[in-house]
Amino acid sequence: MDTRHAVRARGISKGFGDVVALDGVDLDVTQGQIHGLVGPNGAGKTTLLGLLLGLAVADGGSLEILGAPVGREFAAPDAVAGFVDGPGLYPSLTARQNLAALARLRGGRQRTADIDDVLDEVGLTAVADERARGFSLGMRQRLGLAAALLTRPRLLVLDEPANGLDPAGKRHVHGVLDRLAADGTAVVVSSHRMDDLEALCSEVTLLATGRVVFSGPLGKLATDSRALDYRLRTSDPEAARRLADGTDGVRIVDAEAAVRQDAGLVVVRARVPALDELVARLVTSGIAVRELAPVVSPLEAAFLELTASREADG
Ligand SMILES: Nc1ncnc2c1ncn2[C@@H]1O[C@H](COP(=O)(O)OP(=O)(O)OP(=O)(O)O)[C@@H](O)[C@H]1O
Repeated sequence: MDTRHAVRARGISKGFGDVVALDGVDLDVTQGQIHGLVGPNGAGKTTLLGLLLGLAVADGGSLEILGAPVGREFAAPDAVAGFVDGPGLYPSLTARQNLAALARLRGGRQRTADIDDVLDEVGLTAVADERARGFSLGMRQRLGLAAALLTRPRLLVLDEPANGLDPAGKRHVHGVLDRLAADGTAVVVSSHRMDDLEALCSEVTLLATGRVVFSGPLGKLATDSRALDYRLRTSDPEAARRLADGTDGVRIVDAEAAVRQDAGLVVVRARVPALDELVARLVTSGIAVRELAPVVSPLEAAFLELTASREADG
């Protein structure tokens, strides 16, 4: 029995009539890892998360969850919790009553965390006795997370958990997920927001039209990606422009800079080694580098590139 992996999927396929939602998907998620699932609309993310939660069964392939093979008779193991398509809540019950009802539904089958503790953990203590009907989307997401935490899961599966959260709420939820992972819980989370996944995940899987186009550490994705556009702000933009122009592998992207209407900014397109060379030359010439950052994040660039090439192939 594989105890290191919370999820081990091989060649998973799933169709709905003529639609192939998942086509030969492999996924590895180890204990204590926060794994991001990203892809365009209709890529198959929700379908895959649904399989992990036991809401459906795969048509083909093999799936192991927490070391146990999942068969056609899948019922979510007690140690798996989460939600897809938004958390299921009772609108007429308060936050506290929702959690109490869930705990009762699960009966004596599971260890149950304390309701007050999980409300506190997701930051809902102040509204614990208000009805869920009046909750904002962000508050409902937090309550859904509290419901999942109630079961003390070893695998937590969340579809777009940051939906509707304001920046403080998002930081709070990220903190909760970080703590869970540090305690050994595996978390699989989907998002359309690359910046969220970059802040949260150590590994990501990119899906496009039901297939995995990348899976692995974020760092590898950035290294694998092509030349990126970088914003470069220095103490001498004209000299920086001349040096960039004369550095092999570096191209000035005028159109991008023009859009920004910022004379102090140079936008260059380069791979990392050429960019390193440019920075060394700037410094040697006594030009201070005040800002150097990718125009879009490496993850977003890779996402756009990989999903675009997949669409072109298809
Ligand atoms: N119950 C269903 N019946 C029919 N088709 C479905 C069903 N569930 C999903 N699909 C189809 O399977 C494909 C994958 O859908 P899925 O919801 O998994 O994608 P997604 O990556 O989660 O998309 P989004 O980012 O829009 O939520 C889509 O073409 C979708 O229309």
